[in-house]
Amino acid sequence: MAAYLSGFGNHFATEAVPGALPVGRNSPQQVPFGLYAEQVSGTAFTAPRSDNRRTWFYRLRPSAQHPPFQQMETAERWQSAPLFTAVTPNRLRWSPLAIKGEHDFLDGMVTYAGAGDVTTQAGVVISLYTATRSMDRVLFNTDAEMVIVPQQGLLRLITECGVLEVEPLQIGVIPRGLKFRVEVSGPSRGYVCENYGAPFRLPDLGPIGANGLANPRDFETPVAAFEDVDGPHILVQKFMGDLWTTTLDHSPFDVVAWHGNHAPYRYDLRRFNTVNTVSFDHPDPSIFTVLTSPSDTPGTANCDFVIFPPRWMVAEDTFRPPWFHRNIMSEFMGLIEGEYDAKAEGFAPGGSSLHNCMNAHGPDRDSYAKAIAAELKPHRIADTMAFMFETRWVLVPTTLAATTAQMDYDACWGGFEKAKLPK
Ligand SMILES: O=C(O)Cc1cc(O)ccc1O
Ligand SMILES: [Fe+2]
Repeated sequence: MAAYLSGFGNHFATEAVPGALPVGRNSPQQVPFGLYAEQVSGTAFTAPRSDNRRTWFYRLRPSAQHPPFQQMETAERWQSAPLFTAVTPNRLRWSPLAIKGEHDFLDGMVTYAGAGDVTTQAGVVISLYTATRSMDRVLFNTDAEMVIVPQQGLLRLITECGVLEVEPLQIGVIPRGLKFRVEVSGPSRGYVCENYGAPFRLPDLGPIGANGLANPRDFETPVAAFEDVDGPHILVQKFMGDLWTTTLDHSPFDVVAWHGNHAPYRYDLRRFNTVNTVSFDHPDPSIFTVLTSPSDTPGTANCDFVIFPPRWMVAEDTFRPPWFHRNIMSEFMGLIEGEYDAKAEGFAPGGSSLHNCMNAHGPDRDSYAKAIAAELKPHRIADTMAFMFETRWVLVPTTLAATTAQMDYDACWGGFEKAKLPK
């Protein structure tokens, strides 16, 4: 059983062996038990204190003790930004990915869309994964923080900081550069956002006040846990979009104690404290922001992670589902379970959609017809969890995504009756 420390972005301190964590200093002349002290900086040394992220590891061997990395064959399915495929203004939607053949999480990554540039640390890449077996190798991503959103199957994320179990309706976040291995317990599937920009943080709450949306204490970070295992271990690094590999003679999960705030965490989306109108109108979906990765422009995110959780709909004299809209921000959506209130059909759990910058979308014809005819009594939207990665950058679909999109998605917005003006 994994054990956790609670709180978002806390300065945690944890040791798997009593006395392993140095007290009162980071790098004493002699670390307890001959452990090696190593700092991992997730932000620049000089980042403002409120943004600064770093962790001190105390490990059996220094990470620096490794042979050179060799470039692996290019990952054709797991891609990086910039993508040099054709960008399209057209709305795209995908049916769920079939979980086919024996493969691990790394081989099961399939990129759908990306934006920005891995070399300049701005942008996002959105992939889906499937996996049928646990990884017997270890991965770290130099390029990105990774938000993992399981849709089917419990994941056990073995990380340098400890063990994180993440099931559908929870998310797991692996900070940039931290080593991890994904274990599965059956056929598994989900979504991954690689965030090249500033680490995800909780959004400001403004007039909402000190509580609400995702509350800090519901974020969970693993306690220190380590493997003392000698023998060959394959380490894979994603670096500037390419995969590189080397073989260690020991497990890299050898951190006996650590302290800091550059650490993995999980969050249970069912704990989201949903805030919405109790009068009229459908507020902007920013009220559903779980996490945000700000860009250098205030209020204009490199990426927001937004959910559409179960909730009561009570708005009076209001078209309750998402309205028709055109948005400068680009929207990539997924569905973990249930139905999404803007799409009566065609958007299945495990499926995805992309509505790019300024391109019109909103309720499909059937959802629209139902919503304008509905009796507006309090109604609970239940057993559903859709989500959106919303970004200021235009998302470029990969060739694979462009060629596997549903045919004729546009038809769901066809045939709206023309409004009738008075004669
Ligand atoms: O396009 C979507 O379905 C996502 C969305 C939901 C909503 O309630 C308002 C705006 C929006 O982009
Ligand atoms: Fe939208």
